[in-house]
Parts: sequence; structure tokens; C-alpha cells
Amino acid sequence: MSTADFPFPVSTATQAKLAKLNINNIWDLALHLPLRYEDETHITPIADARAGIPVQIEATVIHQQIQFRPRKQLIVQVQDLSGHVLYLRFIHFYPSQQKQLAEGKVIRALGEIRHGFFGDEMVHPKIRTDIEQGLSESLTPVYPTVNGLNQPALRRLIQAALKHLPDDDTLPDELLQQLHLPPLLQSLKFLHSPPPEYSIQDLHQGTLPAWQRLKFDELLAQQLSMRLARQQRLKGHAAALSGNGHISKLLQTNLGFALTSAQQRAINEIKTDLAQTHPMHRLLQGDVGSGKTIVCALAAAIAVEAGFQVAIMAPTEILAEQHYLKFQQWFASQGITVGWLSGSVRKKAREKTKTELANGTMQLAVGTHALFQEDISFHNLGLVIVDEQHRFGVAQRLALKNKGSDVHQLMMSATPIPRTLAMSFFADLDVSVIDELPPGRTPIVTRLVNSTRRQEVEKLVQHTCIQGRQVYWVCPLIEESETLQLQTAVDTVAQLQLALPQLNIGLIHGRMKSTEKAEVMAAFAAGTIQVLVATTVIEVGVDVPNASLMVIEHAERMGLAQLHQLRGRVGRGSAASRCVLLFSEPLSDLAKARLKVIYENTDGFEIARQDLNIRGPGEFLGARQSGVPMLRFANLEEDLPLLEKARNLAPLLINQQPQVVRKHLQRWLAQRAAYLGV
Ligand SMILES: Nc1ncnc2c1ncn2[C@@H]1O[C@H](COP(=O)(O)OP(=O)(O)OP(=O)(O)O)[C@@H](O)[C@H]1O
Repeated sequence: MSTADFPFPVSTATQAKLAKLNINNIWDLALHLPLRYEDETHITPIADARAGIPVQIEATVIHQQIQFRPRKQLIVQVQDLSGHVLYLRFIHFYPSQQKQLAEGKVIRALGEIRHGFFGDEMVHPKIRTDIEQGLSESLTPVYPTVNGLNQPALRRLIQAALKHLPDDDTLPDELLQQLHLPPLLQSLKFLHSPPPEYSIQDLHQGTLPAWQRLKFDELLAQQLSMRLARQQRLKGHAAALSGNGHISKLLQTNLGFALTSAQQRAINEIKTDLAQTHPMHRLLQGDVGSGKTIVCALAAAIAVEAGFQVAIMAPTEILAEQHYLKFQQWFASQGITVGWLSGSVRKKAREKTKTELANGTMQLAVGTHALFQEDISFHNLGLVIVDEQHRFGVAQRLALKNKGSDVHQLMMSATPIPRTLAMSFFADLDVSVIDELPPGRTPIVTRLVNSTRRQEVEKLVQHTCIQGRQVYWVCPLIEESETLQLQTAVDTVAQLQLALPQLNIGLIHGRMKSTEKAEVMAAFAAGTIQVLVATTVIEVGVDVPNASLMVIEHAERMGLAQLHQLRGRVGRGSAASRCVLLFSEPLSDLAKARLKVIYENTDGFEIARQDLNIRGPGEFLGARQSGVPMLRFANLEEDLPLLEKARNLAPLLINQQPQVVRKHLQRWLAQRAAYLGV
């Protein structure tokens, strides 16, 4: 990084610290906005200060002492002109602070007053001794920062940036007028040095025009980059895949059911995409049990008919294996070779698959990310199907991108993505939604049951099995220890076996070898195992339609998406199904909120929307892992109207004002542009 990026002197050491904050030029500095504000514009008499509201007081130190119990701390007694006394308490302190707060000194302290053990106190207030400086004219911004770069230094740098910035808006005046948004520079100055008449509460309102402008710019940058990435893809080349229908027809004839109209619509959309000479990039969304697998299989059939290979990748072995078994069942009878590749496949078998993929004798390959290891090459890969794509890490996604930059891609997601997220983070994807469940399903009845009533639940298990149905019993998630979780699962099997000796109870957990897992799953699918005790390995994708009762222990420890996925393992056939959520008290507020949502809703889209509300988009998407750049200012739920405006404007700007687009993206994305492929 050269100093040329800042038109004023910034030492190399400071530049390095700024770089940690992703600040590499004068615009980045100006766009580094306050986290919050402090009010140093006036002095509040101690007598008037209300608990819980930050205030600045000015007072004289009347006593200072170090106290050792219950722990070492510095206690400073001060008194102001109102005659009131306040204690300032510092649990961590330096000798310099003792000097700064020597008896007789007049100081200013900024913080929240609360009622402490000795009387009114401020814990770790911000202290100023330069009281001759007078009071601030406007609220003091507080910025996110890093070690070694203090607030005053950062503030000075930002103020310098604001002085040097050219009044060079990315958006033309007439556009701003139409959108009722203020100019950028004016908005930045406002937020960095708010006018004195604005209170802290005012400034935290996202509806302030200055904030609206920043949020809009951010959303616009996101929409523009997504659209450009999409245009780029449309310029790419992929083989047009259209088959003669002989495989798909036979496949459908053998299914034993007719496609729902939503499935039919989805496959038609995919078919149209595959026939294009640019790569498809489509997300197939559908709630749990809506029948995505057959749609993917039909997409695969088109590619195979056209003489191309297909790779199907899933995030876990158990899910990949289940797809493998289904694809094997559907395709092998038609003379199509379906291969299996995962981390646990032995070397010899792996070598064989590798050779067959390279020479093209294997048409379909199902597996985990092992499918995209460097040494695997395909003869003529035409379509990649990725299940639960958001669960793959950045590296795996990159590997996939490198192998398949010119192939058609179909992503599948059983975690419904709320509309706002689909409109922003996934704006470069085409989306097909299966919004209809296969006919004959009865809604799952959900019950919340205190774990003290476990015996009643055991009776229900017995009753279900007597009726010829099957049961899942999911053991609690124990994040801290996999061993403990396994132990719990083993104990549960023993306990259930004792209570229900006539039933055949099986166990499946993450530590088992994949062959063992496959055997247990096969026995459950065949009905020889009646109750399957499982750790959450069964979470996604397991499909045994005869299972009609799902018991989840310690449901309060699980996330909403996970609960919805687990519950979706039942209710997949015609039998009326139940889901019993066992919980133990005490329940945290978050756990209560989650259980309420899952109890009240069965629609995955609604659950996802509420989940997004509870967790925020970062957590929702597992963004730290997935590398999706997060929005800094805009909030998708709150700022939906702005998102819609940005979404409408993006294509117009791209078509009519490419120079505006370039400038806007440069300013907003700088470092992050690479992520988005612009
Ligand atoms: N049109 C249909 N009519 C009847 N049954 C169907 C239909 N489509 C799919 N099914 C059956 O519904 C069940 C669920 O389908 P599938 O496993 O494809 O769901 P999914 O969308 O992948 O759900 P999940 O994300 O929960 O795994 C399967 O047993 C499947 O055979």
C-alpha cells in the first residue's frame, strides 16, 4: 500500500492498522462510520443524572483509594458543584490513571451512572482532564477500531479525509432528487460530525436521510455487482444440453407417482436453461419433502441423454449416499453407470472411479466434495448439481467453480431462503421454487413436551410401531463433546430397549463407518429397524416415508432450520405424522422464541423468515464460512423499500450509465470487488 492512496501524511505503521479495518484509501476512511455517539456537548449535574443514560459530569476528586476486596480496584470519589458525590470505579487501571485522578484535580467523566454498593457510581468512565479545552460542539462519534489506533487518532484521520474529499458524488443530482436522497459528501459529514441539534437517539434512527443514503449506496453496489456477475456468466460458454427424452420418460414411468405441477414447472425451467449455450446458474428451492430429488434426477437425465456427464455433490456422506442409492435405483436399470466418491472410499475403488470419470464411461457421479479434488478430471462434465450449497466452505466452492466454470450448475436448497435474502445475496441466481407438497400428505402435528413426561412419549412410540409405522428418536446436541453425545445416544437405546423390549431399536451416529451407517439406514428403510435412535446425522435429506413419529430430545438446544429439517423427516408419506419436541427447563428467551416459532409454523419459508429475524443474515447464512460479503449498514428486513429501489435502479444504470456504475462500484467495493467477480 503506498501513501499515494491518502492525500495527506499517514505513517506506514498507521496504514497497517487502517488496513486491518479494511481502510486503504481516503474513501474507505470516509466510509468508516461511527458505531455510536457520545455526548460531550454539555455537563450534567450529578444530581440530575438518571441511571442508565450516558452523561458527562465535571467534578473535583476528593478522595482516591485502592481497594483489594473483593478484587483489586481503584475507587475515586468526586464531587461536583451541585454538591453531590459520585464514585468512579476502575477494575483495570494503570499508575498513570492514579496520577490523572489525584485528589484536588478537576476532571470530566463520561459514562452511565448506576446505583452501586457505596452509592451512585460510574464504572470505567471515559476521563478527560483537558477541561480548559471547553465542550465539544457536536456529539462525538465512536468508531470501530483496532489495537493501537485510538479514537482521537482515528477521528483526526477521518476528519482529514473529509476535508480532502472532492465533492464527487457517484450518483447524478437528478437521480438523487428522484430518490429523495441527500448528496453523499453531505451525508458523510453529517454522520461524522452531527449538528448540535441532533440527539444520540436521533442519530441512531436508520430513517435519517444521511443513513438512508449510505444504506442505499451499499445496497445499490451489491445489486450492481450481482447483476454484472450475472451478465458475465451469460457471456460465458457452455454446451447446450438437450436430450431426446428417452431416459427421462422411462424414469418417470417407473416412479409410481406423477410430478406435481410445481415439480413440472421447475423441470421445465431447468430444461430451458440447459438448452442455452451459456452456463445455467439456478437454485432449486423447496420446503422439506417437497420432492426436489426427482427434479434433479430429471435434470441429470437431460444431460446424460445429451451425452454429457453429471456430478452430484452433497455436504455430508449420509446425504450423498442416499442420493447415490436413489440415482442408482433410477438410472442403473437403464444401463447408465452411476459412481460414488467420498473421503472414505478406499484407494482401489477411488482409482477405478477416477479412471471411469476421466474416460467418460461413468456418466453420473455422486459424492461429497471429494468429487472435486484436484486429481479428479471429467471427460465431458456438462452439469453439476450441488445440494445444500451454502453448507460448503469457501475453498470447496472455489474448487467447484474452477472445475465447472463452463458447466451448467443447479443448486438445491431445503433451507428456504427468505425473499429479502434471495433478492440480495442470491440476486445472481435464477430461482425455481417448488411451492407445493406432493398430494396426500397430512400436516405434521407438533407437540412441545416437558422431558419429565418422557414415559408418555415412550408409550406413543410403542403405539406408533404397533400400527406398523416407524420412529426417529433424535438425541440431544452436545456441542462440547462428541463422545458425550455418543454416550447419550447409546444410553437412549438401552433405555428405550428396556422400556419397549418388543421393538427393534437401531442406532446411527456420526462416528460410525460409512458402510455401517449405510447398513443401518438400509435396515430402517426396509422396516426391520422400527425405532432409529440418531444423533443429528439424519438432519438433512433422509427419506423413509413410513416413519411417522419424530422425537427430538432437548429441542431447546437446536436452531430453527435444524428443527424444521428434522421434523421434515416425517410426514413424507400418507400417514398422519407427529413431531414431539422434548424440552428441559429452564428455557432461555432465545430457546423459547425458537420453540414458539416451530410450534406455530409448518411452512419452511415462514420459519426461515422468522429465523432470519432472530439471527440476522450473517448467522443465517453462516456467512463467516461462506464468504458472502455482509452488508455493513443496511438491514434487509428494515430496509426492504431501499432494497427494492436499488434493485430496480441497477439494470437501468448498467444499460444507460456504465460510467456511474463503474465509479459507484469502485468506491463501495474496493477490496471486496474480487469476491463478487467484478
Ligand atoms: N410428485 C410426487 N408425488 C408423490 N410423492 C412424491 C412426489 N415427488 C416426490 N415424492 C416423494 O416425496 C418424498 C420426498 O421427496 P424428496 O426426498 O425428493 O424431498 P426433498 O425435497 O429432497 O426434501 P428434503 O429436503 O426434506 O430431503 C420422497 O419419498 C419422494 O419419493
